[in-house]
Amino acid sequence: MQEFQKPRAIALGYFDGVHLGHRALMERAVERARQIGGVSAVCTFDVHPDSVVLGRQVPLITADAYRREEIKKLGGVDEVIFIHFDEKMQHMDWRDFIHKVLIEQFHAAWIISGRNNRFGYKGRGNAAGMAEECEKAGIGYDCVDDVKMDGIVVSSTYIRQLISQGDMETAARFLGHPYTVTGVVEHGRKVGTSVLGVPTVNLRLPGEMALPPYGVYATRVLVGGESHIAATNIGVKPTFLDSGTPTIEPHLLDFAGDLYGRMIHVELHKFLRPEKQFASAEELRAAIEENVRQTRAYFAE
Ligand SMILES: Cc1cc2nc3c(=O)[nH]c(=O)nc-3n(C[C@H](O)[C@H](O)[C@H](O)COP(=O)(O)O)c2cc1C
Ligand SMILES: Nc1ncnc2c1ncn2[C@@H]1O[C@H](COP(=O)(O)OP(=O)(O)OP(=O)(O)O)[C@@H](O)[C@H]1O
Repeated sequence: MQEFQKPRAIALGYFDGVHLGHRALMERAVERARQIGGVSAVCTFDVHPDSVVLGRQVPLITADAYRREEIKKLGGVDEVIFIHFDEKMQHMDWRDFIHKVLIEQFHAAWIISGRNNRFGYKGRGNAAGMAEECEKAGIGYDCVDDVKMDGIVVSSTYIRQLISQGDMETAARFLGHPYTVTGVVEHGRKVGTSVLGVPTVNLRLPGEMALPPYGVYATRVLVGGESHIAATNIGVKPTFLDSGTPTIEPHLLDFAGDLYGRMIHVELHKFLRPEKQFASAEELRAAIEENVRQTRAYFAE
């Protein structure tokens, strides 16, 4: 049988950030796929439905460019199916979504969703409706119980709030992994090395991302299988003329080398202080030295 025609165990939802609740669904999809001798998959949308339905941009925990990679890596599923979410999809009846899209088009033999999952026109499809339709169609369905942390249901919305407050430690507990910015290293203005004596790598922040407050963070930078601790600034660098667009700029400790053009992952572990306009380069340099000490102390614990 060709791979595409194999039966699929499909987990349903948007999966922004790939948090602990999402992982419970995907683990179930992997287990069901093994039982039915099929393929495990996540079925999601290319744009967040709220941005079309409510007409407002949802700040994302995972940047668009890395969603497939992150869902596969953290969820362990074989495939990630992206369906285009437009007005036509918005108006699709929930039963049509199950039968025409999931079953006919993607050969769903088992569907997995959470208790709070809503789908189809006006979100009329829910877990109870899904169970009924799947039974009629002779396919399996699992409604996964809410995964909670500290008595709170884990959700992308709640984690976005934690990120916007700079509470990276709690965000990491709810996510099951640190909040991470991924990107390709670009050229900065070279002030870091020439004026400050503090070499940094510059990454642009994807416009769609849910950003933590501007400031300095204790971070870990992953590059080509290696991991380096780093003191990282997020912001517009007001001391040397506000750059207008925010960047993320790690200063890797105990590393000398050229990372231009390389893809790196910056894990934000702890907020250290807000970004500030300093009166001189010397004052900024002293503050950075203190942040370097704090970063070493944080990871030494
Ligand atoms: C740990 C750290 C903390 C920083 N804190 C600030 C800050 O509070 N205010 C600021 O204007 N720039 C801050 N910066 C950014 C520096 O100003 C920046 O590295 C310098 O402008 C070089 O930018 P360039 O790479 O574009 O040349 C910080 C950089 C690092 C690595
Ligand atoms: N804490 C959780 N426990 C179990 N299942 C969950 C949990 N959170 C979400 N799910 C399920 O995971 C799938 C994907 O979730 P989705 O990303 O759509 O929701 P979410 O994380 O609650 O995000 P939002 O906060 O935007 O509603 C859905 O089927 C949803 O019901």
